Amino acid sequence: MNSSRNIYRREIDFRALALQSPEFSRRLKANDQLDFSDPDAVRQLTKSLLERDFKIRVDLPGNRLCPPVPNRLNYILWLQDLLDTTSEAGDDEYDPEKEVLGLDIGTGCCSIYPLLGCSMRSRWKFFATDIDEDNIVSSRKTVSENQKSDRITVVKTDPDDLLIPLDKLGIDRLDFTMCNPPFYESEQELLSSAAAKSRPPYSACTGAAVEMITPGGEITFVSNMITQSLNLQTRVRWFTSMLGKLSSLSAIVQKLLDLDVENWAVTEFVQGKGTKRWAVAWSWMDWRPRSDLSRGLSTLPKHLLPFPSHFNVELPKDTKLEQVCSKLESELSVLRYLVHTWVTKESCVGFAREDVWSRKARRKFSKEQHTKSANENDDPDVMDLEEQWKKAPKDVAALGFRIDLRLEADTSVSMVIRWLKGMDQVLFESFCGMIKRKFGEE
Ligand SMILES: C[S@@+](CC[C@H](N)C(=O)[O-])C[C@H]1O[C@@H](n2cnc3c(N)ncnc32)[C@H](O)[C@@H]1O
Repeated sequence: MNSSRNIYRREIDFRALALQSPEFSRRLKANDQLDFSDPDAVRQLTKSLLERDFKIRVDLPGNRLCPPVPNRLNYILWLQDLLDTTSEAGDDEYDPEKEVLGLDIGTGCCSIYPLLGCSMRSRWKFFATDIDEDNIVSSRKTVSENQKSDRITVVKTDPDDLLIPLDKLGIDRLDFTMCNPPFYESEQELLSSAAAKSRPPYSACTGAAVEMITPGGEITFVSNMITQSLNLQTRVRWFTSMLGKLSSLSAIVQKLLDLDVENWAVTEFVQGKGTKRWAVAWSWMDWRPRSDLSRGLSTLPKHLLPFPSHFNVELPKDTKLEQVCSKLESELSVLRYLVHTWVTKESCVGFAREDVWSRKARRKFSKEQHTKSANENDDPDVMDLEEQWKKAPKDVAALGFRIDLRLEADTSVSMVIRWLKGMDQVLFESFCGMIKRKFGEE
């Protein structure tokens, strides 16, 4: 995935940047190309893009990793979308009032992720950790010089500390964690990877060993996060990490599956001419991201991709929009333990306590109804169970959904069922099957 919102999704116009940034123009070659093997030129590109496009001023030390802005932006945009499409509002929209707290694990020399996150979203705050003293010093300085010390707290951690040290940070919960871990398990692996990319090692990669190498490589690093997430559970909405190798992504998703994680997302970030990175997210909560975000990678074997969170219902050709809306209203309103609200004229959000639509469920309810009628005089409170549930249906609903109807240009009507909440894909499929039977093409 290269987010359509990424301002760098097309090639960066170096000539235009040079006109806006004299420091960059000094690094640009006469043919308007940049020498990517020159670390000073690469650093200046990052500095000039951050300043021009985000008003972020950074000083990048010569002996630390220089973050490429397009890739870092892709990760932040994916996170934004992940959070926006798993909010309890169920509308898949950005809420500018919503406060969001994130943790950037291994923030690097200039806290690029927290600075980008805060510059784009005014209610985001971050904790940022690193074990490298030099990175801590330069990150704190950069955060302070960008007047973000009230929103970004840079914390030095030790290699033996938890990667997600909520208690040490003195916080109860987080909306997300993010990380660009050291990829390699040894210097040997780093060198052979550079050789395989047929460019001289360290040509424009100025990363220090602590930034590039970690015992066991990125798989061990992210596996440790997964293990820690087991203890934290819903104290963190989304655990995420970038990965440098596609094979690591498969291994990490397999580990999640082994632990019965039901809600996860994978994607790829395409950076410049073909350089790719991958990212994984998992959650112990049951708010489901939009399919394009959770399945942003078609090359992964199917069993490693999460179940799609949308379902298209093919409607007969002559269907009228008003008719579908009113039929949907009457079909949904007769279902017990299911609440729904029309958020627009053509879009309704609903929550069901369990399977309340199948024949079996309806039989169960009618049996209950008989017992209740017989007992009504003995225990009037029995009548109120459903009313009580309706007061906070989102908390315990096994299924949350949104149904979007749309009049297309050719006057046909489209219907998409979006899976908003729930761990049980069979339940979602069963709900879609019921709607399809009632509305779909014969
Ligand atoms: C690949 S660099 C990423 C830097 C920055 N986030 C970026 O994307 O440009 C990995 C970072 O993780 C830090 N790091 C390594 N082990 C760590 C650990 N156990 N806990 C926290 N940070 C760690 C390194 O010092 C380094 O800054």
